[in-house]
Amino acid sequence: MPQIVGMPMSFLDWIDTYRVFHGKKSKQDTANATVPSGETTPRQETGGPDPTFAEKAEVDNSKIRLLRPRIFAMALIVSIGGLIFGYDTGQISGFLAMDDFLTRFGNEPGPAFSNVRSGTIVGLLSIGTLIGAIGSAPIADIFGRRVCIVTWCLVFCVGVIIQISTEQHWYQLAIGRWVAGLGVGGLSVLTPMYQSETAPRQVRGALVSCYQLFITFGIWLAYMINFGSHTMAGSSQWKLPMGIGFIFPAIMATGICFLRESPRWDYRHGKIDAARTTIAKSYGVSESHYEVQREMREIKEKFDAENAGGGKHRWYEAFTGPRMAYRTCLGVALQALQQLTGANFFFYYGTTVFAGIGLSDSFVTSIILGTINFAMTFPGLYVVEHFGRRRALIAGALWMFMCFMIFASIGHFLLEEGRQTKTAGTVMIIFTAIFIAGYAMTWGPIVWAVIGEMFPTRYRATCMGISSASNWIWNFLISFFTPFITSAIDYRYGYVFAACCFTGALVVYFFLCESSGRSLEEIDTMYIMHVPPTKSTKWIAPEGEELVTADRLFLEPGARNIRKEEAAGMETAFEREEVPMANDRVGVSDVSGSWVPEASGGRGG
Ligand SMILES: OC[C@H]1O[C@](O)(CO)[C@@H](O)[C@@H]1O
Repeated sequence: MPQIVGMPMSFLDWIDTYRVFHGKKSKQDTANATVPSGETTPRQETGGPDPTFAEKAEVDNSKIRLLRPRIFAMALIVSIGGLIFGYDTGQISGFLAMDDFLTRFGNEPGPAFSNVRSGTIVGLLSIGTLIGAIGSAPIADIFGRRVCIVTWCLVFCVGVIIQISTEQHWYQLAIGRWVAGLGVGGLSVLTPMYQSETAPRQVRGALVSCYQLFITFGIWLAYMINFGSHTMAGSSQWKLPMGIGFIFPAIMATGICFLRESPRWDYRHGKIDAARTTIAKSYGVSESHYEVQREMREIKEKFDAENAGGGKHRWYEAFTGPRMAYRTCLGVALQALQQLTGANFFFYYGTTVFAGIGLSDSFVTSIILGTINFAMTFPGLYVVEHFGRRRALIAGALWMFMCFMIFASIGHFLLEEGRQTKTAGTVMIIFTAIFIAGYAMTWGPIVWAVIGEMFPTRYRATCMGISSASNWIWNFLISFFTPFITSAIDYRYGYVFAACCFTGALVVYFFLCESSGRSLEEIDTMYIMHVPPTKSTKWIAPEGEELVTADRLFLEPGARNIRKEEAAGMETAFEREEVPMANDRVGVSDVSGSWVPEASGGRGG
């Protein structure tokens, strides 16, 4: 990534320099020991730097402070990708209930929309996002994360311009949403990818979860703005909220120019010094700090392993690599199930659903739901770390199952049959609120978190792209078919979502390994070694070098065969081995060779 013209030093770099000159950093922070890249790195698990290494190279072992402007800037600026996504999701449900919007674009008496037209207008965004998500990973690998983020922001703006410049043509609106969707989809992969590649590992989970937090904030903001504008005269009702949509990509595209390129991308493109500097700045330490050395070594090892395996690793290895078919299918299933929980039934059609229940101002109801969604995502950031992914997802799914069963039963048996309309409506809204709280604390953020954790680095971009595409496909299917389905089976539609929530609990119980508190390498090992998901929480990982990870395996192209690195070094001959078909006994693999651990405690059983 070339330096931005006229900006040799970013604003944040400047702050760091200022802090050093003004004595705001410890002596150790600014220690200047020179350590060649890729040299032995002290292991963090041992609680500090390797003594020999420290003696030799004066490794900086100063305390890392994570609550610094750079981290906040990264959380705020990059998460705007989520805000753009949420804002677009939230605003459309309000538009569909605005008089002026209905008069101009509606095609049924009322004025109203036919199911096909409303489904197309709502759903085309998701088709765009699907294409954007799939296309973004390879493009980001070629041009870099920052350039792509700026480009997807521009694409989104073009989409908004197409929409805002029509006053009569509904298809122009739909096409504009499709183009804007390309941008949203691209950012939906780029945002978590940039964050997870650049953030210090201690705050990586929280930073990636900020993505979902900003999605919910975007939905809430759109509801508030719709509420303020829906009584305005003429097209300002919907053009104002639509126009406000320009502000976020503008901030994001400008802000990202002040951040540095992802160190992983820099390293892969030969900018090793830049990568080291970025990591040091992310951690807020000197380049000789043991964390920086450790990360540089890990990046190097993985990069060397990829190249030593005999060439480029193709996208289909996301299915043929070690335990990759299982993981990719699981990622696809989890993202599909995240949509099939039915949350977007409320976020896309909430205003319409509650108008149907007979609420005088359905915009207010939407604001309440949007507020619950946003507010409850904060405890969600706690839940994900403290209760573990599996427990939270299973409990959340059962919770949402219960809510939808009640929502559907009351809606169908009381509301549709004209009995107790007022009470029935109130109870349905309460259960919708309880449902959204459950979703916001569990499936909303946690699915993005587990998707970012369960794939080895080598395949992460591809697998995240494929999984996110599944999220968008189901997002589209639900948004497009909801009007048809509700007109055919009314509130019994809720039973379909209830069944999917229950399936979600089963899928997590039987297939997802617990990743909370584990390093990415340990998670990878659990899958490769077939640790039974039900026992994964208590599984004890083999130590250090013993840890089998897909990234350490020297895979041949196609990833069907594995070569093992000889102890002497990378350049020596490779020994050919079978793909490890580890058995179910934890810590034991049937692959011969010293790199496979013996049963280590074997608690997983
Ligand atoms: O918070 C609700 C929102 O979260 C998502 O599921 C993404 O994680 C969106 O599809 C939905 O609109």
